[in-house]
Amino acid sequence: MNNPIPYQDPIELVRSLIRNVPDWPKPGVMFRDITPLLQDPRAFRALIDIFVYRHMRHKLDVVVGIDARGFIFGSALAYALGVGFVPVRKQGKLPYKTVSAAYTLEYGDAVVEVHQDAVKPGQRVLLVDDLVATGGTMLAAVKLLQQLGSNVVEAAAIVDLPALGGSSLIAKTDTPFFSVCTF
Ligand SMILES: O=P(O)(O)OC[C@H]1O[C@H](OP(=O)(O)OP(=O)(O)O)[C@H](O)[C@@H]1O
Ligand SMILES: Nc1ncnc2[nH]cnc12
Repeated sequence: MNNPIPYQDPIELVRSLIRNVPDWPKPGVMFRDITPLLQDPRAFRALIDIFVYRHMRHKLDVVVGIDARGFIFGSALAYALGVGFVPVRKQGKLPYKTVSAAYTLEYGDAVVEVHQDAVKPGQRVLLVDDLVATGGTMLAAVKLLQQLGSNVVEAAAIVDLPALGGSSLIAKTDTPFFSVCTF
């Protein structure tokens, strides 16, 4: 049959729209830039749909996104799944009582925080960020959510950089890890 519209694998479409920027923000870092993906409405929707089909039967209570790029994907996903959204923020940004965790990432050190009442004990949480490199950021966020008693059903990223070891570290914990693509 003649099909004039070529099929494009959604994962390949997403992967093809991650831009490589060498030596940013520091020499030696290959920065994986997600902004071209956000500019492409078909790819952005395809990406959110990957997560919706993956999690629509998992009875999630909340999506948690990590400051700042995790907010973009996490809030779109929370809307699509019909659940609430919680931000894990960099230190000093949240106005109410917080719990915090310090960590190291590929190009520096930081502290993340979440409001003490942001998730409730036993709530089923999907944790989302754009990328996992060393895993420092994602593991710090998991620690905070578990400290508040929630059940992190999955820690998910759009991009995994396995050579930097983060996904292997997360795989050694009890928290399942998922990424859409690797570089
Ligand atoms: O696995 P890791 O080595 O911890 O690195 C991954 C983290 O680094 C980036 O965030 P960044 O702190 O640059 O913040 P941004 O989203 O505000 O740009 C990225 O969005 C992840 O959160
Ligand atoms: N190589 C990288 N590209 C984009 N974000 C990052 N966060 C940590 N390492 C990164």
